[in-house]
Amino acid sequence: MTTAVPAAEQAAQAREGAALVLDRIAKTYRGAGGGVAALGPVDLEVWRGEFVSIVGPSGCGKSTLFSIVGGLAEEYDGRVLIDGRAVRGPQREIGMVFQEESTFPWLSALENVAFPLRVAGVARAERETRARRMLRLVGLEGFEGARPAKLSGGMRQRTALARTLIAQPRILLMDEPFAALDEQTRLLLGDRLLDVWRELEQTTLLITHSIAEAVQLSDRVVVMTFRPGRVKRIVKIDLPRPRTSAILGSERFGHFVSLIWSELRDEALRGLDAREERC
Ligand SMILES: Nc1ncnc2c1ncn2[C@@H]1O[C@H](COP(=O)(O)OP(=O)(O)OP(=O)(O)O)[C@@H](O)[C@H]1O
Repeated sequence: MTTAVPAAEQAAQAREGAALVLDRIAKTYRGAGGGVAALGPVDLEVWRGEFVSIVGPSGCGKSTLFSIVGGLAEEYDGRVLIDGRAVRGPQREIGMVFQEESTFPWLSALENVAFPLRVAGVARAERETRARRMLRLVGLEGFEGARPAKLSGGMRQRTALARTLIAQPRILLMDEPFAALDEQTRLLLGDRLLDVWRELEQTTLLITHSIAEAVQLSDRVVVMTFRPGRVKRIVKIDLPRPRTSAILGSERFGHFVSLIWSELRDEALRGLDAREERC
Protein backbone atom coordinates (compact mmCIF):
# COMPACT_ATOMS: atom_id res chain seq x y z
CA MET A 1 0.00 0.00 0.00
CA THR A 2 1.34 3.43 -0.86
CA THR A 3 0.68 6.41 1.37
CA ALA A 4 -0.03 9.71 -0.37
CA VAL A 5 2.27 12.52 0.80
CA PRO A 6 0.24 15.72 1.29
CA ALA A 7 1.03 18.47 -1.24
CA ALA A 8 2.18 20.92 1.44
CA GLU A 9 4.63 18.35 2.80
CA GLN A 10 5.91 17.59 -0.72
CA ALA A 11 6.46 21.30 -1.29
CA ALA A 12 8.33 21.59 2.03
CA GLN A 13 10.53 18.59 1.13
CA ALA A 14 11.29 20.03 -2.32
CA ARG A 15 12.17 23.34 -0.67
CA GLU A 16 14.61 21.64 1.66
CA GLY A 17 16.27 20.20 -1.47
CA ALA A 18 17.05 23.65 -2.86
CA ALA A 19 20.66 24.86 -2.99
CA LEU A 20 19.72 27.98 -1.03
CA VAL A 21 16.60 28.70 0.98
CA LEU A 22 15.67 32.00 2.60
CA ASP A 23 13.12 31.15 5.24
CA ARG A 24 11.18 34.11 6.67
CA ILE A 25 14.23 36.38 6.58
CA ALA A 26 13.56 39.77 8.20
CA LYS A 27 15.59 42.63 9.62
CA THR A 28 14.73 45.66 11.73
CA TYR A 29 17.45 48.24 12.40
CA ARG A 30 17.15 49.50 15.94
CA GLY A 31 18.30 52.98 16.94
CA ALA A 32 17.66 55.73 19.46
CA GLY A 33 14.69 57.00 17.42
CA GLY A 34 13.02 53.54 17.26
CA GLY A 35 13.23 50.73 14.75
CA VAL A 36 13.38 50.73 10.95
CA ALA A 37 11.71 47.63 9.50
CA ALA A 38 14.09 47.27 6.56
CA LEU A 39 13.40 43.82 5.20
CA GLY A 40 10.98 40.97 5.05
CA PRO A 41 9.80 38.54 5.82
CA VAL A 42 11.33 37.12 2.63
CA ASP A 43 10.91 33.54 1.45
CA LEU A 44 12.89 32.32 -1.54
CA GLU A 45 14.44 29.16 -2.93
CA VAL A 46 17.31 29.05 -5.39
CA TRP A 47 17.68 25.71 -7.14
CA ARG A 48 20.96 24.05 -7.97
CA GLY A 49 22.51 25.62 -11.06
CA GLU A 50 19.88 28.35 -11.20
CA PHE A 51 20.61 32.04 -11.88
CA VAL A 52 18.30 34.26 -9.82
CA SER A 53 18.39 38.06 -9.68
CA ILE A 54 16.83 40.33 -7.10
CA VAL A 55 15.74 43.78 -8.27
CA GLY A 56 14.20 46.43 -6.11
CA PRO A 57 14.07 50.17 -5.53
CA SER A 58 16.68 51.96 -3.50
CA GLY A 59 16.02 51.25 0.17
CA CYS A 60 14.22 47.92 -0.29
CA GLY A 61 16.87 46.12 1.70
CA LYS A 62 18.97 44.59 -1.08
CA SER A 63 22.25 45.25 0.71
CA THR A 64 20.74 44.06 3.96
CA LEU A 65 19.70 40.80 2.30
CA PHE A 66 23.15 40.41 0.75
CA SER A 67 24.83 40.79 4.12
CA ILE A 68 22.46 38.28 5.74
CA VAL A 69 22.91 35.61 3.04
CA GLY A 70 26.66 36.26 3.02
CA GLY A 71 26.80 35.76 6.79
CA LEU A 72 27.97 39.32 7.51
CA ALA A 73 24.90 40.43 9.46
CA GLU A 74 24.62 39.39 13.06
CA GLU A 75 21.06 40.11 14.04
CA TYR A 76 18.11 39.13 11.90
CA ASP A 77 15.06 36.90 12.00
CA GLY A 78 14.53 33.76 9.95
CA ARG A 79 16.90 31.16 8.58
CA VAL A 80 19.33 30.73 5.69
CA LEU A 81 19.65 27.13 4.52
CA ILE A 82 22.37 25.79 2.24
CA ASP A 83 21.58 22.36 0.82
CA GLY A 84 18.96 21.96 3.55
CA ARG A 85 21.33 22.89 6.41
CA ALA A 86 20.56 26.01 8.46
CA VAL A 87 23.67 28.23 8.64
CA ARG A 88 24.65 31.47 10.38
CA GLY A 89 27.76 33.55 9.83
CA PRO A 90 30.25 33.34 6.92
CA GLN A 91 30.25 30.02 5.03
CA ARG A 92 32.82 28.53 2.67
CA GLU A 93 29.96 27.44 0.43
CA ILE A 94 29.07 31.04 -0.37
CA GLY A 95 31.42 33.07 -2.57
CA MET A 96 30.82 36.80 -2.62
CA VAL A 97 31.56 39.48 -5.19
CA PHE A 98 31.11 43.05 -3.99
CA GLN A 99 30.31 46.37 -5.65
CA GLU A 100 33.49 47.95 -4.42
CA GLU A 101 36.92 47.30 -5.80
CA SER A 102 38.30 44.38 -3.88
CA THR A 103 41.50 43.35 -5.65
CA PHE A 104 44.79 43.63 -3.79
CA PRO A 105 46.74 46.40 -5.58
CA TRP A 106 50.17 45.00 -4.67
CA LEU A 107 49.52 41.57 -6.21
CA SER A 108 49.41 40.61 -9.89
CA ALA A 109 46.13 39.35 -11.40
CA LEU A 110 47.43 35.79 -11.10
CA GLU A 111 48.44 36.27 -7.45
CA ASN A 112 45.10 37.92 -6.69
CA VAL A 113 43.16 34.99 -8.11
CA ALA A 114 45.43 32.40 -6.46
CA PHE A 115 45.21 34.16 -3.09
CA PRO A 116 42.44 32.01 -1.51
CA LEU A 117 44.40 28.88 -2.44
CA ARG A 118 47.56 30.35 -0.90
CA VAL A 119 45.64 30.95 2.34
CA ALA A 120 44.36 27.36 2.17
CA GLY A 121 47.95 26.08 1.88
CA VAL A 122 47.68 24.75 -1.70
CA ALA A 123 51.10 24.18 -3.30
CA ARG A 124 52.35 26.94 -5.59
CA ALA A 125 52.33 24.95 -8.86
CA GLU A 126 48.76 23.80 -8.35
CA ARG A 127 47.43 27.20 -7.33
CA GLU A 128 49.04 28.83 -10.35
CA THR A 129 47.57 26.26 -12.72
CA ARG A 130 44.12 26.75 -11.25
CA ALA A 131 44.44 30.55 -11.21
CA ARG A 132 45.49 30.55 -14.89
CA ARG A 133 42.45 28.47 -15.74
CA MET A 134 40.15 30.86 -13.87
CA LEU A 135 41.70 33.90 -15.55
CA ARG A 136 41.15 32.22 -18.91
CA LEU A 137 37.53 31.54 -17.98
CA VAL A 138 36.85 35.22 -17.23
CA GLY A 139 38.65 36.30 -20.41
CA LEU A 140 41.87 37.59 -18.86
CA GLU A 141 44.38 35.27 -20.46
CA GLY A 142 47.55 37.26 -21.14
CA PHE A 143 47.05 39.57 -18.13
CA GLU A 144 48.38 37.18 -15.48
CA GLY A 145 51.31 39.41 -14.56
CA ALA A 146 49.43 42.74 -14.57
CA ARG A 147 48.82 44.64 -11.34
CA PRO A 148 45.25 45.98 -10.82
CA ALA A 149 46.37 49.57 -11.56
CA LYS A 150 47.18 48.46 -15.11
CA LEU A 151 43.72 46.89 -15.61
CA SER A 152 40.39 48.56 -16.46
CA GLY A 153 37.54 48.59 -13.91
CA GLY A 154 35.82 45.74 -15.77
CA MET A 155 39.02 43.69 -15.79
CA ARG A 156 39.47 44.25 -12.07
CA GLN A 157 35.93 43.06 -11.39
CA ARG A 158 36.60 39.96 -13.51
CA THR A 159 39.75 39.34 -11.48
CA ALA A 160 37.64 39.60 -8.30
CA LEU A 161 35.10 37.19 -9.81
CA ALA A 162 37.84 34.69 -10.71
CA ARG A 163 39.27 34.96 -7.19
CA THR A 164 35.86 34.16 -5.71
CA LEU A 165 35.21 31.27 -8.09
CA ILE A 166 38.60 29.61 -7.56
CA ALA A 167 37.43 28.58 -4.09
CA GLN A 168 34.63 26.60 -5.82
CA PRO A 169 31.74 28.03 -3.81
CA ARG A 170 28.44 26.14 -4.04
CA ILE A 171 26.66 29.46 -4.34
CA LEU A 172 27.87 32.67 -5.95
CA LEU A 173 26.40 35.79 -4.33
CA MET A 174 26.92 39.11 -6.09
CA ASP A 175 25.95 42.62 -5.04
CA GLU A 176 25.86 44.96 -8.05
CA PRO A 177 29.27 43.73 -9.23
CA PHE A 178 29.19 45.91 -12.35
CA ALA A 179 27.59 49.00 -10.79
CA ALA A 180 30.64 51.21 -11.23
CA LEU A 181 31.02 50.37 -14.92
CA ASP A 182 29.52 51.96 -18.02
CA GLU A 183 26.48 50.40 -19.70
CA GLN A 184 28.34 48.82 -22.64
CA THR A 185 30.97 47.25 -20.41
CA ARG A 186 28.20 45.95 -18.15
CA LEU A 187 26.45 44.23 -21.04
CA LEU A 188 29.65 42.60 -22.26
CA LEU A 189 30.60 41.52 -18.76
CA GLY A 190 27.13 40.04 -18.48
CA ASP A 191 27.95 37.90 -21.52
CA ARG A 192 31.19 36.80 -19.87
CA LEU A 193 29.39 36.00 -16.65
CA LEU A 194 26.92 33.83 -18.58
CA ASP A 195 29.82 31.91 -20.16
CA VAL A 196 31.28 31.27 -16.71
CA TRP A 197 27.87 30.32 -15.28
CA ARG A 198 27.31 27.81 -18.08
CA GLU A 199 30.75 26.26 -17.81
CA LEU A 200 30.66 25.88 -14.01
CA GLU A 201 26.87 25.33 -13.68
CA GLN A 202 27.17 27.79 -10.84
CA THR A 203 24.17 28.47 -8.60
CA THR A 204 24.04 32.27 -8.60
CA LEU A 205 22.15 34.97 -6.72
CA LEU A 206 22.65 38.48 -8.12
CA ILE A 207 21.46 41.70 -6.53
CA THR A 208 21.06 44.52 -9.02
CA HIS A 209 19.38 47.84 -9.76
CA SER A 210 19.37 47.07 -13.47
CA ILE A 211 16.24 45.46 -14.90
CA ALA A 212 17.96 44.83 -18.26
CA GLU A 213 20.89 43.10 -16.55
CA ALA A 214 18.51 40.92 -14.52
CA VAL A 215 16.56 39.87 -17.63
CA GLN A 216 19.71 39.30 -19.70
CA LEU A 217 21.18 36.92 -17.14
CA SER A 218 18.49 35.23 -15.09
CA ASP A 219 16.24 32.20 -14.98
CA ARG A 220 14.03 34.07 -12.52
CA VAL A 221 13.85 37.70 -11.41
CA VAL A 222 12.59 38.51 -7.93
CA VAL A 223 10.94 41.94 -7.73
CA MET A 224 11.06 43.47 -4.25
CA THR A 225 8.76 46.04 -2.65
CA PHE A 226 10.01 49.24 -1.06
CA ARG A 227 10.80 49.11 2.68
CA PRO A 228 10.27 46.73 4.30
CA GLY A 229 11.53 44.78 1.28
CA ARG A 230 9.35 41.79 0.49
CA VAL A 231 8.96 39.61 -2.57
CA LYS A 232 6.36 41.36 -4.73
CA ARG A 233 6.53 39.05 -7.72
CA ILE A 234 8.80 36.41 -9.20
CA VAL A 235 9.11 36.56 -12.99
CA LYS A 236 10.32 33.47 -14.82
CA ILE A 237 12.52 34.49 -17.76
CA ASP A 238 12.01 31.84 -20.39
CA LEU A 239 14.26 33.43 -23.01
CA PRO A 240 16.30 30.78 -24.84
CA ARG A 241 19.79 29.87 -23.69
CA PRO A 242 22.65 30.17 -24.40
CA ARG A 243 21.99 33.89 -24.30
CA THR A 244 24.11 36.90 -25.08
CA SER A 245 23.45 40.61 -24.84
CA ALA A 246 22.27 40.45 -28.48
CA ILE A 247 18.96 39.37 -26.96
CA LEU A 248 18.37 42.95 -25.80
CA GLY A 249 16.93 43.80 -29.20
CA SER A 250 14.27 41.07 -29.12
CA GLU A 251 10.59 41.74 -28.56
CA ARG A 252 10.41 39.13 -25.80
CA PHE A 253 13.26 40.83 -23.94
CA GLY A 254 11.36 44.13 -24.13
CA HIS A 255 8.26 42.35 -22.83
CA PHE A 256 10.09 41.15 -19.69
CA VAL A 257 11.70 44.53 -19.07
CA SER A 258 8.37 46.35 -19.23
CA LEU A 259 6.62 43.67 -17.14
CA ILE A 260 9.23 44.04 -14.38
CA TRP A 261 9.21 47.83 -14.59
CA SER A 262 5.41 47.87 -14.25
CA GLU A 263 5.81 45.95 -10.97
CA LEU A 264 8.72 48.06 -9.81
CA ARG A 265 7.50 51.53 -10.74
CA ASP A 266 5.15 52.06 -7.77
CA GLU A 267 7.80 50.78 -5.38
CA ALA A 268 10.44 53.09 -6.84
CA LEU A 269 8.00 56.02 -6.48
CA ARG A 270 7.41 55.15 -2.84
CA GLY A 271 11.18 55.15 -2.33
CA LEU A 272 11.52 58.50 -4.07
CA ASP A 273 8.73 60.04 -1.95
CA ALA A 274 10.36 58.74 1.24
CA ARG A 275 13.71 60.28 0.25
CA GLU A 276 12.14 63.63 -0.64
CA GLU A 277 10.29 63.73 2.69
CA ARG A 278 13.62 63.35 4.49
CA CYS A 279 15.21 66.26 2.52
N1 LIG B 1 22.44 50.80 9.96
C1 LIG B 1 21.19 51.19 9.67
N2 LIG B 1 20.42 51.80 10.59
C2 LIG B 1 19.15 52.19 10.32
N3 LIG B 1 18.55 52.00 9.11
C3 LIG B 1 19.28 51.39 8.15
C4 LIG B 1 20.63 50.96 8.38
N4 LIG B 1 21.09 50.38 7.22
C5 LIG B 1 20.06 50.46 6.35
N5 LIG B 1 18.98 51.06 6.90
C6 LIG B 1 17.67 51.29 6.26
O1 LIG B 1 17.15 50.05 5.84
C7 LIG B 1 16.61 50.14 4.54
C8 LIG B 1 17.25 49.11 3.65
O2 LIG B 1 18.63 49.47 3.44
P1 LIG B 1 19.56 48.75 2.36
O3 LIG B 1 20.83 49.50 2.31
O4 LIG B 1 19.61 47.31 2.66
O5 LIG B 1 18.70 49.00 1.03
P2 LIG B 1 19.16 48.87 -0.50
O6 LIG B 1 17.99 48.33 -1.23
O7 LIG B 1 20.42 48.12 -0.59
O8 LIG B 1 19.39 50.37 -0.90
P3 LIG B 1 20.33 50.94 -2.10
O9 LIG B 1 19.83 50.31 -3.34
O10 LIG B 1 20.06 52.42 -2.05
O11 LIG B 1 21.73 50.58 -1.75
C9 LIG B 1 16.85 51.54 4.05
O12 LIG B 1 15.64 52.24 4.11
C10 LIG B 1 17.85 52.15 5.01
O13 LIG B 1 17.54 53.49 5.28
